[in-house]
Amino acid sequence: MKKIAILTSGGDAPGMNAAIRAVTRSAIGRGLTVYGFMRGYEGLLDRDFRVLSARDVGGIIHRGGTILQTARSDRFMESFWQDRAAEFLKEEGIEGLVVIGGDGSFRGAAELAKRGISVVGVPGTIDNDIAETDLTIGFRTAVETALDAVKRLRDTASSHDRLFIVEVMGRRSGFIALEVGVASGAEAVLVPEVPFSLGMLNDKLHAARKKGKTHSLIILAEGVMSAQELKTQLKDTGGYEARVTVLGHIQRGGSPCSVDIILASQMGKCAVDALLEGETAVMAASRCGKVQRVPLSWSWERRKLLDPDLMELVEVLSI
Ligand SMILES: Nc1ncnc2c1ncn2[C@@H]1O[C@H](COP(=O)(O)OP(=O)(O)O)[C@@H](O)[C@H]1O
Ligand SMILES: O=P(O)(O)OC[C@H]1O[C@](O)(COP(=O)(O)O)[C@@H](O)[C@@H]1O
Ligand SMILES: [Mg+2]
Repeated sequence: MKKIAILTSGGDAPGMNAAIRAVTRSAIGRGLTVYGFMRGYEGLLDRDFRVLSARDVGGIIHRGGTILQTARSDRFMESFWQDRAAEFLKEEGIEGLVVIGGDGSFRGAAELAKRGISVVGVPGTIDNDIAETDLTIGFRTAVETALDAVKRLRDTASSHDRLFIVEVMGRRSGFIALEVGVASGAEAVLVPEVPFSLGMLNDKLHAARKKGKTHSLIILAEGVMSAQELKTQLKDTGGYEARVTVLGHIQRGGSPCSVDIILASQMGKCAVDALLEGETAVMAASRCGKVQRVPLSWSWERRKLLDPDLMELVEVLSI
C-alpha cells in the first residue's frame, strides 16, 4: 500500500483534528502518501482533496472542528455514487481509506469496502452512541462543555428558587444527558432510551418541593422532546414555571480535552496500522483503556446501552 485517504463525516466532534494529525503522521512515517478529502463523502464525490504533509497537520492538535470540514452527503447514500467514489480512488491508486465519523459514516465506508477499498473507521461523534467502543472522540469534551454551562445555570436557579430544563444533544442516545445529569446533580435525566412519563416527572418534582428543595434541574436529551414542549407540558399539568436553556451546537465546539486528544491520537495510529497489516472493514475501538480493532459492522449491528448504574445513581442521589 502506497497511498491512503482520510475524511471526516457526519457531525464534527472535538478531537477530529488530533485524529487527522495522527493518521497523517503515522502514515507518512511509514512511507505512505496521505490524501485529505474535504467535506466527507461530498468531497470524495467532487474529487476535492489535498495531499497532506506532516507540516499541514501541525498546530491543529488542540483545535476543535475539523480542518477537512465535514458534511452529510445524500448522494453518497446511492449505489451509483458509491461506485463512482470507489472507481476514483482506484484510478488515483488510493488503496486505503480512514473514515472519522459515526455509525452512518461507517455504513458508507462499508459500501466502499464491498467495492475493493480497504477501509478503517475511527469513531468520532459527541453522542458516544457507537457500540463496542467505550468512548468516541469528542464525547468527553462535549460533556465537559455542557457541564460547564449547567454549573452556571445552577447558580442562577438556586438564587431564584427556579426549575430549569436544560436540553442537550442526543437524537437517539442519552449518553451526554446521563453523564451531565449525574455530574450536575440533576433531579431528573430524560433520555430517548427510557420511555417518558409526565406523571412520574410531576410526582418527582412535587416530592422534591415537599422535601424542601427550592430549585430543580432537569437534563433533557433532545431526542425525547424539545425543552419548550416539556416546559409547556409541566406548566399545563403541574403549574410549574420552568426556565429553558437549549445548549445546541455549543456542545460540538471548542478545544478537545486531554482524554479526547489522546484517544484520537491512539485511534489514528491504530487505523494506519490496521491498513498496513491488510485489514479492512474494521474500526478502532477503546475497550477497557486499550485501543484495538473490532469489526466495523458492530457499529450499526449492535446497540450501546446506557449504564443502568448511572441511571440509578440519579434516582438515589436526587432525594
Ligand atoms: N446506510 C448508508 N449507506 C451509505 N452511506 C451512508 C449510510 N448512512 C450514512 N451514510 C453516509 O454517511 C454520512 C454521515 O452519516 P450520519 O448518520 O449523518 O452521521 P454519523 O456518521 O455521525 O452517524 C451520510 O450523510 C451519508 O453520506
Ligand atoms: O448539526 P446537525 O446537522 O443539526 O446535527 C445535530 C446532531 O448532530 C450531533 O451533534 C452528532 O450526531 P452525529 O455524530 O451522528 O452526526 C447530534 O447530537 C445532534 O442531534
Ligand atoms: Mg450517527
